[in-house]
Amino acid sequence: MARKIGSRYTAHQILGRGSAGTVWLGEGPDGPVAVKLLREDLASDEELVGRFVQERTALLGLEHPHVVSVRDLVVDGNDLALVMDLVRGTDLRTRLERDRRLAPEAAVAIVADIAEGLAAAHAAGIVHRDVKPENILLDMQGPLGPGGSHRALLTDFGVAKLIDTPKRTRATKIIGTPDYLAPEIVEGLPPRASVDIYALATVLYELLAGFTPFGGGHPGAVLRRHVTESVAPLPGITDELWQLLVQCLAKAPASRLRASELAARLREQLPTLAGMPPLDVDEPDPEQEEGEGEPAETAPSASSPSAPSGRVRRGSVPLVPGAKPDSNRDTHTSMRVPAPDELAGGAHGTARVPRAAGAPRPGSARNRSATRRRRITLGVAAVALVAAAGIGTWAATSGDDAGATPQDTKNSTPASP
Ligand SMILES: Nc1ncnc2c1ncn2[C@@H]1O[C@H](COP(=O)(O)OP(=O)(O)OP(=O)(O)O)[C@@H](O)[C@H]1O
Repeated sequence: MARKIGSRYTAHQILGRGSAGTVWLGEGPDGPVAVKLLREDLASDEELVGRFVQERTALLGLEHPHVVSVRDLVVDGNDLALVMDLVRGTDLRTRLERDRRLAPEAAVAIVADIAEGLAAAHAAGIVHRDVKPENILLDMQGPLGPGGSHRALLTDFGVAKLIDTPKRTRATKIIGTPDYLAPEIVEGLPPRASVDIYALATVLYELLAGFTPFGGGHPGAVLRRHVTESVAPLPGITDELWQLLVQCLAKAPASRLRASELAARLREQLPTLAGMPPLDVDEPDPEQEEGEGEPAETAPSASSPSAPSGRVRRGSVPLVPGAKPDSNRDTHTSMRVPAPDELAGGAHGTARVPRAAGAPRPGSARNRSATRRRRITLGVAAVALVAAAGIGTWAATSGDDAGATPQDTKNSTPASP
């Protein structure tokens, strides 16, 4: 069913849904486009509409082969829409769901593309703030790159910033997707270009391993791991690639590479990765996730859509507090910034450690009695830690923030030099 959007565009069919709205395949004066129609409650928010118009220049100005360009912004009655270049292909999350993990050469080529897109954005003073596989599109109509990879483009620039209005969030709240959040954001610092590097390195790890380095379990546990845990080694990865990952996942933002340098270093490594099969690592033991923090089911009602298998997926709540997600994908969270003592307490040793393929699971007969012993110790320790860290107070917020101290943490923070 076709619908008009403004006077210049017609939306024909739904391409997909995210937490902020629905993306349509549309037609404009210059040909096919993708139209992201923001949700009605966002479109009726006067302050957000004001920012939408204010951001026009920055959003429309970014042109790069690895960035999905925003062509137009439409404010028309109840409609608030971003008109974007149409990418004929799929998003990286869908690809990961199909293949679980990618061969290192293809993974590195995709991430190098996105690093180049980020370099252009950062040079223009724009921080993306929500780099994750859902926001990386693969152009399946263009020529193939290294390892048979498709050209990758970063999308959703500016959306996190539009949503992150003083009324909806405040300095003590975090907007983002837990698995990809840099530690400095968890600690309440303003987002700079280096948060995108951290998120992109997390994506690279996920493409190689099939899971993120600090994800799993309750969102509060994920946030604490970002701050306190070091990344667990990936068996089978080259030393050079591992060094790059470690550097870009550094807790100190200043230690991370800049986007242009990351892109160049990744491209340098492509020849040595040619022909290498996907890594043969097993996912960390799910018992480990279940046993820590609070189960994701206990998060507020708007959170944690269930995976088809019935297993609760990575903790996530909608981008907009108080709203139900439009889709069942992992999206964003809005959480209170934890206090330093909460961050210090209890996260050590909860990082999910990948096992080399074939290594015994912690629950195998060989390990069972040791595990049982450890579990008793951990059980006692966990009770103490939960009490000390006040994990219960970490619950994701879903309430109205009206009356909060207005403080704008923009996502177009000038990129740090
Ligand atoms: N420019 C585009 N061209 C083609 N398809 C697109 C384009 N932008 C988005 N899509 C598709 O639309 C779907 C929804 O995208 P959207 O950005 O709304 O959600 P998301 O990024 O998955 O989630 P969220 O917005 O909650 O982070 C995605 O599956 C994506 O594949």
